[in-house]
Amino acid sequence: MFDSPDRHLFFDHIPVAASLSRESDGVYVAVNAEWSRMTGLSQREVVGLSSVDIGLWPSHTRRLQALAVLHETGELRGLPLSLVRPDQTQIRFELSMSRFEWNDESYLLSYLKDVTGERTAQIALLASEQLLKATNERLNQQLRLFEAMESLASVGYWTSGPEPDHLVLSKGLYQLTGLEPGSVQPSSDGRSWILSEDKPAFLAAREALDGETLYYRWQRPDGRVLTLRGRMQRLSDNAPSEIHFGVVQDISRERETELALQDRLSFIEKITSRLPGVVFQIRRNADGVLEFLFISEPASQIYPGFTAQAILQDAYCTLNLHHPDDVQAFKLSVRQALQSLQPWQHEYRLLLPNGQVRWLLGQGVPEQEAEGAVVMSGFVTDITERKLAEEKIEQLAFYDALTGLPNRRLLLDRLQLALLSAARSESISAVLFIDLDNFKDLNDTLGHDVGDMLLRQVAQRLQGSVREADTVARLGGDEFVVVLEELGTDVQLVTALAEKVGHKILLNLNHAYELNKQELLSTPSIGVALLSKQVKSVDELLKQADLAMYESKSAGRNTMRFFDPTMQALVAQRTAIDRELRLALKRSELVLFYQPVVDEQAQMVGVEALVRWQHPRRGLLSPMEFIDQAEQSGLILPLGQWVLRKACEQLVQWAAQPATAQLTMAVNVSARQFRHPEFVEQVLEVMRATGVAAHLLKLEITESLLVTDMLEVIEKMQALRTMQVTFSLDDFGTGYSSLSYLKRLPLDQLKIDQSFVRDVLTDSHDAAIAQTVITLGQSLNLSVVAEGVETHGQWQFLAQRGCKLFQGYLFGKPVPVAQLPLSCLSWPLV
Ligand SMILES: Nc1nc2c(ncn2[C@@H]2O[C@@H]3COP(=O)(O)O[C@H]4[C@@H](O)[C@H](n5cnc6c(=O)[nH]c(N)nc65)O[C@@H]4COP(=O)(O)O[C@H]3[C@H]2O)c(=O)[nH]1
Repeated sequence: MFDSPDRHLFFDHIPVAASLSRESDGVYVAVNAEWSRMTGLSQREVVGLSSVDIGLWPSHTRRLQALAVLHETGELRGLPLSLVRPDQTQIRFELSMSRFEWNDESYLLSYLKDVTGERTAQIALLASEQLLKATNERLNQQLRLFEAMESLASVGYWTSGPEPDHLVLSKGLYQLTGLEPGSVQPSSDGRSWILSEDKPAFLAAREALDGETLYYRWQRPDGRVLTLRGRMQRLSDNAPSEIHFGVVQDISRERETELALQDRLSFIEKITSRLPGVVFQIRRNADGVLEFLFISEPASQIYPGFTAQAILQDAYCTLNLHHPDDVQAFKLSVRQALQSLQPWQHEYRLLLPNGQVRWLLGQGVPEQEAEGAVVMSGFVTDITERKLAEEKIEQLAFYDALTGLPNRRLLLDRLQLALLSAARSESISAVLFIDLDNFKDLNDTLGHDVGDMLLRQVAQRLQGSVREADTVARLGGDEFVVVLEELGTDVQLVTALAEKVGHKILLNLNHAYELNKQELLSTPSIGVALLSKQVKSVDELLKQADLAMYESKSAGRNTMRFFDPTMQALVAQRTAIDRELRLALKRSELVLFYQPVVDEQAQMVGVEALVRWQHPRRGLLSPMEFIDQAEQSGLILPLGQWVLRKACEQLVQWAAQPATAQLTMAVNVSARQFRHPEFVEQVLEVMRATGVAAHLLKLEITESLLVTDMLEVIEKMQALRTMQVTFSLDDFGTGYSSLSYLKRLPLDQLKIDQSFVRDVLTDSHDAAIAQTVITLGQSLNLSVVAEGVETHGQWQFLAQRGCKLFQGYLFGKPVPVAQLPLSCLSWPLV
């Protein structure tokens, strides 16, 4: 087809990019120079390749579609395509194509028009249009977002400049100020809405434009007053084109909340400052450090010397005030509450610099906070007064007011605990029951004040005699109990230890007491019982100690006895005596014996009536075996009455015989009997009933009677004395004999106690006492009887010293009336 060189030349030189290819497969037959320049592919490179091979078509299909159009319309024009050249640049072109047949072969003649520049410009324009649109949309979106944010955050802004008449307010600013959108012009004065008080500050800030925060109030057209927070500054330093910019935020609600909070806080502060204590809020941070978030004033009412401010600065500063013994427990309680999130309640003490101790009660409720912190809110109150009252109540309830020692109640509690502990272990404790000898007499004679003084001193001495851990208690009256706890497990060892302490107590209580500037002696009787698991109850234990104490009394007082089971037998015996004595009175088992009383010539001048008990099983019992018991049980009253009647009847019988008509009869009257309100009446009644000659009746009273209510005693004695009954003072010298009362008593006779007579020849003391009694009797004009005279020596000694009457085995033992030497009354008995 290009055989002709002219044609070829023509094809090659036309200024249009042309190519010739087979329609069937698209293989190039020829391309011209312009085509090669445009595509970058030479004739040589493309010959044998198809238009699809060189990338002119995106695909075969696309080429076939184009050919279909060509067939249909007969031509194809301006089909936009692109091609990547070997130098990787892309060209865009428009393809026009025509078709022709030659030698039974169909060929395509194609022209390429380079539209790369045009297309690129078009695309760029399109892209920039799209970008602009997108940017616009984004801006609009952001504006909408910004406006929404403005509205949500109640903020707005304004700008002014650079043109003098330029002023823009944001939609948000219009909204929050309540002004009509767009209504504010540079000429309009928006500041007129600012409250006049706040205007100067606003104007100053507007002038300064320094970006500082400014607060002012704004009255909206609807009348609502807003609190605004604003900041204004320059956007550019370039003066001619200066733009001013301001942001405004409506903080009315914030301010209202703040004011409400402030109101509430000041309310809380007002309330808490009047509370009797401090309210606090403390936080333990995750690192374990404590800090006060709040503490009410005046903090010094709880922590003297500290202000709330000081405590807020250093949460630990008040710890120095805590009592050293309580610090650890305090810290532990706080730590535990914060860890367990359980309510805190703790009582602790402060030790103030002046030595004063204050009790505080702390209470709080801990709550977990974020990030491991715990906040505890609570209050601390001063409970010193309550504590003192509690202590006082406890003191009153459990301590003896006089001595300050534990009282019976506390003692019983402690013994109960000791008993429980003994039941669980082998350990043995000792209980010492201490009773003061003759305390009652001393109390009655010297007065209760002195008695109280003695009890206080005894309490002190008892405490000084034992270890601090031991209990010294006052049971009441003159009874004390010492508990020596857990002395050991070996009975013998424990007994030895208790004995040692008992002796120490005896020794300490035996020293003279200085009472009201007088020196006085008092002695104790001590009973000891052991507290071991064998003991069943506190009651039993105290009974045992009490019994042992009575044994000490019976053994002559001022001594100590340990409880042993035989004592219980004795008690049983005493109870039996009581019961039997009652019967004995009814069954007339009592008999009277009489012991002669003689003069200097040993001639019988009278007798002393001494009671005996003809016991059906035990034989004749001495009064020593039942008089004490009768005294205690009160049976002494009917017994004494019986003795008196019998003795009077005897006197009446003797009165009928001239030989015996002058005999006197001494009758023992016990203290309890004498004190009986009816005593005088009872004696008179017996006298009336028997018709006895009263002057022959001599009532023997003991010294112990005289220490109580002297006036009553004197009255009774005088009443009987007017009836000519006489009185003898028995056992003179053994008790609290005092010359002053001796002078006041209507006595007739003194009896020298047999304890002085016994050793009168060997003991100079006893001799001196006997002598003194005789002399005293002489000077007071009283007869003196020496009792218990057993030897001639005693008789002579006493007679030589002026004693005129005697009684004792030397002259005759107590015997039944039938055995009295009445037939030879005028003869000396020895
Ligand atoms: N060792 C010794 N003892 C002598 C001698 N002479 C007399 N006695 C005893 O000494 C006691 C003297 O009686 P008391 O001091 O009134 O002491 C009496 C008296 O306090 C009391 N008592 C006896 N009968 C009665 C009574 O009817 N009523 C009251 N309330 N007490 C009585 O019992 C106490 C003891 O009476 P008794 O056993 O009869 O003991 C009597 C008598 O037997 C002596 O030479 N040597």
